[in-house]
Amino acid sequence: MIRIENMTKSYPSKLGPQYIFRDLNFDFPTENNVAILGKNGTGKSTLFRLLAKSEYPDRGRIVTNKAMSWPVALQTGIHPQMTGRENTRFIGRINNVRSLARYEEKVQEFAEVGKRFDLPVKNYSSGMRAKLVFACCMNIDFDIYLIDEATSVGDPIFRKKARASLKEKSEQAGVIMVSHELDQIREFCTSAVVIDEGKLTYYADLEEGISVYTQESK
Ligand SMILES: Nc1ncnc2c1ncn2[C@@H]1O[C@H](COP(=O)(O)OP(=O)(O)OP(=O)(O)O)[C@@H](O)[C@H]1O
Repeated sequence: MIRIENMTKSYPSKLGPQYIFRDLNFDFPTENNVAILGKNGTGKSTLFRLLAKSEYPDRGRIVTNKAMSWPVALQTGIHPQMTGRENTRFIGRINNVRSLARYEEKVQEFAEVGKRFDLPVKNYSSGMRAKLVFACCMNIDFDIYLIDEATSVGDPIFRKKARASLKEKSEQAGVIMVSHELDQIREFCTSAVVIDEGKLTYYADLEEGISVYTQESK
């Protein structure tokens, strides 16, 4: 269950508060893999941050009994002065990973950073950093993975591996995905939530949601 109750979220701007959601009530579907669709700037990434509790609403709340990943595309939580290993251990600890040594091993292998795992992350390329974050997330068992354009991470070989890993996860866990790439949405999702002018609408049929979204985008 993910229930959004009376949620208002705004950002300050020179023109005054910019409201992304106002008194929003919505039962977010969790029974299948859901795409979040909407035009640029409608609040998809904001909704992700709210779901992951990396940001809070101005008013109202999100009630859930699901363990949700952080939004995977975001490299928040990665500390540039710390090594890949130290970052991994830190992420593992705050997410209550039981065997940290095994977790470190799996992340090092998956992220393909080799010996650089013991170098500060500031020495990594942006692709390497993104791979590390993806690897950290995929090696933790969450109920729901929040995927924000994340399978576009890294080079084509890594991308293939990332997609395969996410596909495997999505067979036991839920995926909530934001992507403008409809092929990717179709590969992972079976339903959609369309955001338009602060309103969320659920479409149990993904193609119906895509059709509404593509009409709105015209
Ligand atoms: N930290 C912030 N401070 C101020 N305004 C913000 C902040 N984050 C987002 N916004 C504004 O909130 C609105 C929604 O942004 P958000 O990134 O959630 O949209 P989006 O639907 O994910 O867009 P896109 O498809 O372009 O990625 C935009 O108008 C954006 O400028």
